[in-house]
Amino acid sequence: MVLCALRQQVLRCSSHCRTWARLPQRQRSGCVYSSIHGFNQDEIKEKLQAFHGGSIDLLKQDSGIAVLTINNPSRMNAFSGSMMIDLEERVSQLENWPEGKGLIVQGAAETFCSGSDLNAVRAISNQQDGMKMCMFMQNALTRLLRLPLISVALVEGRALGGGAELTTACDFRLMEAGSVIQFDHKHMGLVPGWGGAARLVHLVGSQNALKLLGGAVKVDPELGVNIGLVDGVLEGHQKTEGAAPLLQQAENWLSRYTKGPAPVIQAVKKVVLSGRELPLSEALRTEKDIFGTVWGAPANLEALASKSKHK
Ligand SMILES: CC[C@@H](C(=O)O)C(=O)SCCNC(=O)CCNC(=O)[C@H](O)C(C)(C)COP(=O)(O)OP(=O)(O)OC[C@H]1O[C@@H](n2cnc3c(N)ncnc32)[C@H](O)[C@@H]1OP(=O)(O)O
Repeated sequence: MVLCALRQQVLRCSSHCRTWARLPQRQRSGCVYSSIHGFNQDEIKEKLQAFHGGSIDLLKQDSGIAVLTINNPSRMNAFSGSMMIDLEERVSQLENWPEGKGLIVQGAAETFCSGSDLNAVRAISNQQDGMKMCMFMQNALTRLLRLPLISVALVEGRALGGGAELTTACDFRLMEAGSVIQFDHKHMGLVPGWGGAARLVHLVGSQNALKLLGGAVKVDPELGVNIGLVDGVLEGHQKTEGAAPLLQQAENWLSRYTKGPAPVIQAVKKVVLSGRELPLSEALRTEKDIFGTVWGAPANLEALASKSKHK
């Protein structure tokens, strides 16, 4: 049943979007937790709403690349409760963006994100609320990773705790020279709970994941690239004369993968997503279905017509 739901989630494409959007949120979202797991999203949202401050800002650009900014500079972009809710809403907006191709996730004011707002964490440090927050954030970050957009975390400054977990909910990670990713949960007497450990194991293997979590290792760009966590290193624009602004560098980096019509780029992400998440037979069937959405579609017909050499 779970696989079937995921297959449906992967299959979503612009032509299905309107029908899909009419379905209740939890049915259409590809969430990990729903009412059958005893999870009541509205209940935890009400609690989280009490811890306000900061925002998650979304800018959808004509290029088809959106920028999602974690914005709470006075707390090093830590996630307040209302920002967790914001995040879920922004993800919903991105799920319903037929023209979308790529996404850059960045922090405001030259740092990425220092995890949960410790003031909110203190207030919901009881077992029940902690579990609900954990399920809420796993749902939101799983949906972020499953967006039909090619996503990049742009790490400037520090990505700590939940901030490090957030980087793993993107397809790629770019680090500015001098920046750090640190799964420092151990120092808080915790382990990742936003899905960051599971995703980290997929990205770097269990040996490296154990070292990073067990040692709360400060991952610099060089180490990140060596273990396969990081896909590119950007020049620090303040330290390197003539370097382009970081966001510009990230957009340039991403644009090589987002060049082309949105339905094709979204299909690329979907076939990779199904290969990444589904068992082989299921992934093959899903790939066939996704292939069916691009075969004979306008971009395909246009390419066939323009490639006169092959006539
Ligand atoms: C479930 C929780 C888990 C998860 O989500 O998976 C977590 O995320 S746990 C949180 C993990 N994060 C941390 O442990 C980071 C805690 N913060 C720090 O260690 C330091 O603040 C810093 C991020 C290393 C920065 O140090 P420094 O450069 O010395 O600046 P300050 O310490 O003065 O910070 C500036 C300002 O920001 C506030 N701040 C920073 N992080 C948080 C945070 N996570 N929550 C709330 N507030 C945060 C810090 O308190 C300072 O504010 P003022 O004291 O008002 O100046």
